Amino acid sequence: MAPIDEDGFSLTHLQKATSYIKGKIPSSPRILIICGSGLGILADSLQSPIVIPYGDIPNFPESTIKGHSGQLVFGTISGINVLCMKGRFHYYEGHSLKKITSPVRIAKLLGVELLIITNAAGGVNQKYKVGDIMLIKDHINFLGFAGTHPLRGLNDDDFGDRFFPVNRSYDKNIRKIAVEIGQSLGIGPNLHEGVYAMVGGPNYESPSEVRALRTLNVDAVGMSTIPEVLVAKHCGLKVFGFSLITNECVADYDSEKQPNHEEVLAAVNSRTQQLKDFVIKVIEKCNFNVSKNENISSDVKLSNKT
Ligand SMILES: O=P(O)(O)O[C@H]1O[C@H](CO)[C@@H](O)[C@H]1O
Ligand code: HPA
Repeated sequence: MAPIDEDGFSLTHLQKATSYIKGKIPSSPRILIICGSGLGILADSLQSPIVIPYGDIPNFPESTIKGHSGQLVFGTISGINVLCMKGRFHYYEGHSLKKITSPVRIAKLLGVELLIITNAAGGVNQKYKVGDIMLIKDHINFLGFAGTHPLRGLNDDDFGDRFFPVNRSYDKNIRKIAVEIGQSLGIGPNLHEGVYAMVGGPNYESPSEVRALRTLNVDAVGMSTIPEVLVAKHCGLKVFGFSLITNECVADYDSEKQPNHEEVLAAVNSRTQQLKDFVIKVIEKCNFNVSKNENISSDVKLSNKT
């Protein structure tokens, strides 16, 4: 029995987009970077960029949120082939979780081995300040508690097993490298390792929700990221993720502060160069064997499947 393909998540459905992208790039990407709100500036670090508008890619979703430009950019960082999503998709936009995470499966089909996922997030941990970076060490998937999951439905064995672990989802070795790089860039005091929680949005959290998150040892909260990570783990990608803390979550019932997207984007803009330097150096230190930048093959198959 074929998996339900209502949202274009099966190998057959993704082949159109994968083949289209293969026709536009010279060789296989090794890393996929998913850029959070305002973080599309990370794509500016790519050498010899090839820009593919999302609207040109068959069956690819479109970005509808300010700070998400809707372009797939292929290029290199230190000779390593990188694919960068300038713009991601969110459940609150109305996309299904399968649609939101389909680019991760397409990246797998293109030969990607590592997902670097980023987001703008609210600081729940009171020690965190606006502009800090939080390396994600684990997550709480509130949507998943209610069974809202990109892999709900028949499992597609072409990509991964029905049941799979998500402990140690966020690569410890890369986090160690990132901590060292943060220190070398002088951002050590503003670099943390913590727990990211995803809520559905599009509203920001109530004071009571922030207080509840604190009781669960959540350090930062956002409205994205975890669905993509789950699909990446399911199909065997390594994952490294970080949040830029763009606002302090409001836990005071009488506070005049009102979180808003403009302050989120402004906080990202204030860290542009530092974030680009950070990501470039993490990739440089990941020791990808550049000689393994394979030429793109025309067929669409999974490397771990004969
Ligand atoms: O998670 P990213 O895409 O960075 O975006 C974050 O910023 C927006 C809220 O300002 C929400 O979409 C939240 O998820
Ligand atoms: N809450 C949820 N998502 C967010 C926040 C927040 O405070 N800031 C940026 N994205």
